[in-house]
Amino acid sequence: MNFSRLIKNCSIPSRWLLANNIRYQSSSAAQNLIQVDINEETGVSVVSLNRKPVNSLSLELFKDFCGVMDDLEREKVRGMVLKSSCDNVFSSGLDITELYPNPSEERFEAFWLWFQESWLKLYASSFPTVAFVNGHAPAGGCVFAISCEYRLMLPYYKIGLNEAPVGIVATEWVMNSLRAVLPGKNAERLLTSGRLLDTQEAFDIGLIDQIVNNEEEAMARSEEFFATFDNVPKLARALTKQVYRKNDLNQLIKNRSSDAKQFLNHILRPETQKIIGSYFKSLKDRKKD
Ligand SMILES: CCCCCC/C=C\CC(=O)SCCNC(=O)CCNC(=O)[C@H](O)C(C)(C)COP(=O)(O)OP(=O)(O)OC[C@H]1O[C@@H](n2cnc3c(N)ncnc32)[C@H](O)[C@@H]1OP(=O)(O)O
Repeated sequence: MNFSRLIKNCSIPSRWLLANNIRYQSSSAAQNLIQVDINEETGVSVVSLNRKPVNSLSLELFKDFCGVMDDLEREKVRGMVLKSSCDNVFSSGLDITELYPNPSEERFEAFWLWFQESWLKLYASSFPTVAFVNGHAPAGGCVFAISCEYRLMLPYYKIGLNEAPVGIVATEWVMNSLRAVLPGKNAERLLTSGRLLDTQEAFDIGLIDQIVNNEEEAMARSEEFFATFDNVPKLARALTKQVYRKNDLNQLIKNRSSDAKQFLNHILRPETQKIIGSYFKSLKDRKKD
């Protein structure tokens, strides 16, 4: 597999302001995996993940997400609220069927590079980002949430990075995003235990910023967050964010191919396949009980 060619097809950001050089062509127009609603009055865009039933993150969803992020950069939106349009689930994380059973190298590498690209675009976006965690957010769902600048969450859901119990080792850029939100020892404990926290626990340790009771409240709190930047020149704000996040971004940008190769090797190990396989089976069996 030619990694450099694949990476070229994704964009490689050459500056801190990511070049918007992925030409956005919805890979899944018929499915409408991402819904975007821009409020002309406030300039705020609400982006809803819409891959039923649980927003598991597939290659097609990542591609569409990158296209949407490019559009929002071009539109120069005032802010983005990321939420889910699935009942009770913000996102169930990576689509396990992309990881198991034994994915083809070609598909997996494309999947991983578009996951990286989605993270780069979200983590380095020039506009302010809020995650409205309106449902469970395990694993990759939590990665999306912690890559935003501010997190609001509805009560009684779960959030966290449960990769370790699923037999997956979270990659360094995921760990760095968590470390940027939580003080070191809490981040390490959350990662090594893979424990999912309920909304109140997540608030208590600072993983989320506010608990909200409904969407209306979430939109009002988001507006307050965006308003804190109203008197700050947009470019200065964007560059400050991107320089502040530079080390985390650079760590991935310099290692995209090796990160993908490493994860592929890990995923294809028979032991890893076995653990993911029994985890996936237990997810399916839960329903039968
Ligand atoms: C080295 C690099 C690693 C870097 C970091 C990697 C980052 C992330 C890794 C991951 O994201 S791995 C994925 C981990 N995800 C999970 O552990 C979540 C699993 N899902 C759940 O716990 C629950 O589904 C839920 C999210 C709490 C929702 O529960 P609910 O009861 O509402 O729905 P279910 O009945 O469980 O699910 C409906 C349907 O969807 C299937 N499904 C659920 N999650 C996934 C998934 N992630 N991928 C694929 N399919 C999923 C589930 O099996 C059900 O299917 P059916 O039984 O209806 O066929």
